Amino acid sequence: MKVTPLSLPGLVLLEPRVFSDGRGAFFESFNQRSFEEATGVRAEFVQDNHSVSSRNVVRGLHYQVGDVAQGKLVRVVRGSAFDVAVDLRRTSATFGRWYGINLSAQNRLQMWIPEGFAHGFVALEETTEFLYKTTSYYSATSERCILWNDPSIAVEWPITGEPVLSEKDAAGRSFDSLGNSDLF
Ligand SMILES: Cc1cn([C@H]2C[C@H](O)[C@@H](COP(=O)(O)OP(=O)(O)O[C@H]3O[C@H](C)C(=O)[C@H](O)[C@H]3O)O2)c(=O)[nH]c1=O
Repeated sequence: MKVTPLSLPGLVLLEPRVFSDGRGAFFESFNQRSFEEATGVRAEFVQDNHSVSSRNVVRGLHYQVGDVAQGKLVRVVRGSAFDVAVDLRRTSATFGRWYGINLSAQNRLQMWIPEGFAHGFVALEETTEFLYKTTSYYSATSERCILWNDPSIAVEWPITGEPVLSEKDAAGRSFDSLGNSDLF
């Protein structure tokens, strides 16, 4: 597995080793020991999530606070998505900064997003299937949502026109409105 630390401390890009032959291809999509050796993180994943999105759907920017904050290991298994993580760690030198990368069924890239980040993506193709592992269970009461196009974060989303949003996401909070209990 190829491991690349990214510009926001803690974010890591993982590229699995792919074994191709006349039948097609095989790769280990997750290996706890390889993950820990690669990231130096002893993450215990408790939930696998799978979402399916039409082109131009934006999901996010979401995160959970408190003791159910979630680390996420994300990948795309059909289509492609521009995936975004936002640093919400108040003492971080990159607090409020975002990082984005294209994840696709074709590039097989995965991103490790530790607790302390908001996460979202835009589907770039019809029927984009997005899979991710989380280190805490879903908790609707602990979930927070920052508006996808918050002007203070200013994510440069690779989309033209208005995205398809859930009601919840359309009503996302502003970054500037977040209080200490919403941050890390
Ligand atoms: C996240 C989640 C949702 N749900 C239920 C709650 C709703 O009735 C329904 C759809 O949830 P939501 O609209 O929050 O789904 P997404 O917009 O894909 O949310 C996710 O989008 C961004 C990209 C993330 O990183 C988060 O993991 C997650 O918030 O599934 C569950 O039952 N379990 C879960 O873990």
